[in-house]
Amino acid sequence: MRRAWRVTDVRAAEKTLMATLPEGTLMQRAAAGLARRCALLLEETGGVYGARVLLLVGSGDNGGDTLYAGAALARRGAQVRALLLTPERVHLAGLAALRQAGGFTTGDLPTRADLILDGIVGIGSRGGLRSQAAAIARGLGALRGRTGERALVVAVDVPSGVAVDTGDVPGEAVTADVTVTFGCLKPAHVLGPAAVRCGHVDLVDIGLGPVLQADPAVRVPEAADIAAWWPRPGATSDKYTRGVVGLATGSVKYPGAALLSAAGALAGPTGMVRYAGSAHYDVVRAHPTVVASRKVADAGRVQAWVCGSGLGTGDEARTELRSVLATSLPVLLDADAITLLVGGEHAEDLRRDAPLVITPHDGEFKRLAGEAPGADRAGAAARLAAWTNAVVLLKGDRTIVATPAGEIWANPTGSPELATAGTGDVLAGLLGSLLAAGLPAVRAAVMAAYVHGLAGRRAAVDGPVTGSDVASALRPVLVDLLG
Ligand SMILES: NC(=O)C1=CN([C@@H]2O[C@H](COP(=O)(O)OP(=O)(O)OC[C@H]3O[C@@H](n4cnc5c(N)ncnc54)[C@H](OP(=O)(O)O)[C@@H]3O)[C@@H](O)[C@H]2O)[C@@H](O)CC1
Ligand SMILES: Nc1ncnc2c1ncn2[C@@H]1O[C@H](COP(=O)(O)OP(=O)(O)O)[C@@H](O)[C@H]1O
Repeated sequence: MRRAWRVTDVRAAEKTLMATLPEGTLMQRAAAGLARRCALLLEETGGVYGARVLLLVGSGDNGGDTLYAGAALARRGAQVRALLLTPERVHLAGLAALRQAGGFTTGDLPTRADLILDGIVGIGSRGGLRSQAAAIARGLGALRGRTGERALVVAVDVPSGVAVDTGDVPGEAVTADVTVTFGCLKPAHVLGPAAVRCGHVDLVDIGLGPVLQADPAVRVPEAADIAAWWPRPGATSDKYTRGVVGLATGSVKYPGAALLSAAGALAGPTGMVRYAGSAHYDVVRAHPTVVASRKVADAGRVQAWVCGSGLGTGDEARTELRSVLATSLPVLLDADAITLLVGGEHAEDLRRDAPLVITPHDGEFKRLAGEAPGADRAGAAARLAAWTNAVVLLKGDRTIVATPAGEIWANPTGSPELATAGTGDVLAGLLGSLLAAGLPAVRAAVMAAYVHGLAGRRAAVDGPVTGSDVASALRPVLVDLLG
């Protein structure tokens, strides 16, 4: 698992650490790590000696890191130029070091560079980039290096222009090939559109770890976590002990949602999938191992319910929603079931002790919460989780999972190709299977999003993706993941 911390917590840790070290030590550590990473990148494209390096230098310590790293590269023979955004407010010691090493300053954006270091602004940024910085960020794509390729962009700590704590990109921002960050990850490295701007994220250890006291703001699962958490059958397992997932999904109007949620559930770890709904003939024809009935009340024993995908929003759907919420089992509500919650008619039904997971996309989120997730998607998901006392899985690129207690996970897998009808139904089925297998709701949500995202990527290799392709890709993905 990787973890990311908010700016205030990073600053507090920095302060604690600085109290024990000679002044400037952390900046020297950061700059040395940054210069090493940059040298490695340059070695891949013709070496450090003679390489053209452009430093974009803002007025804070982010600019200071950049100047010191530029000095180190200049000492190794790179031609280093620093574009100072505010020459009257520059890190003076950093600038002196650069000059002493043979680097220069420049007033304009040049046309050629092999490597650009973006030190305009780091974790001290406020709001969107100001106009001069924004114009520079816009112009970077035009710079060419010695191979004729676009200049490589290394963001120092974070790409300038991103909102560090939320992952929002409120305006113009730098798009980096590599982001070299210091001490720990920040939310922008793993959340929202900012994460996409970071490119490959490289963490330089500056000794912050032991003094980072606060809880991380965001957690990111890794393949090893999913593999370790995934339930596997043992010698004494049977289909019931592995868990039975119930699906109250689909309808005569939307039989596809039933089929896709069943396909997702069948790839999960449970020993049996039961279906309850009006698409029961279609489900059994497509998936003969599913045990089907017409109503939730007739379904037989299950250990968790998935309700809503393609269910419709009429009276019959309401009855089925009430039936699943009346159980003492974990319940996942998706799509139409989320819409049915709007207006508060089911407020009493939601007062339950058993785990509840809701999986809105942005439209469903807005319907339920009364406003769109907005710039702080993780915060919005956490607020909805607290309000509904449910684990909220907010879909999208970098799907977020939030708990009522405010724990946030960001999913690192996925593909824009997943933005197609039916993929959410597959996710609901898979997540339901994990719930029925006995996993805690937050873990089930994190695992399902991760595997579903990998399946989306895998399916996209063969061209445009359908929900069925994602379902079919779940098994090969699990084979790779679980060994
Ligand atoms: N924490 C750590 O452990 C360590 C931190 N280290 C490094 O320090 C960095 C943080 O440095 P920092 O605090 O000096 O802030 P920083 O990011 O340079 O920005 C402040 C300057 O930017 C300006 N500015 C603000 N918003 C802007 C905008 N939208 N558009 C344009 N400009 C904007 C703002 O101007 P002002 O508002 O004052 O006019 C101010 O002058 C951190 O990211 C890391 O690189 C490492 O050296 C070692 C360990
Ligand atoms: N731009 C995107 N990039 C990556 N994944 C996305 C993007 N847009 C949507 N997704 C993913 O695609 C799935 C769509 O789910 P949903 O909107 O419920 O579809 P449906 O209801 O048609 O099944 C979700 O898992 C979501 O995270």
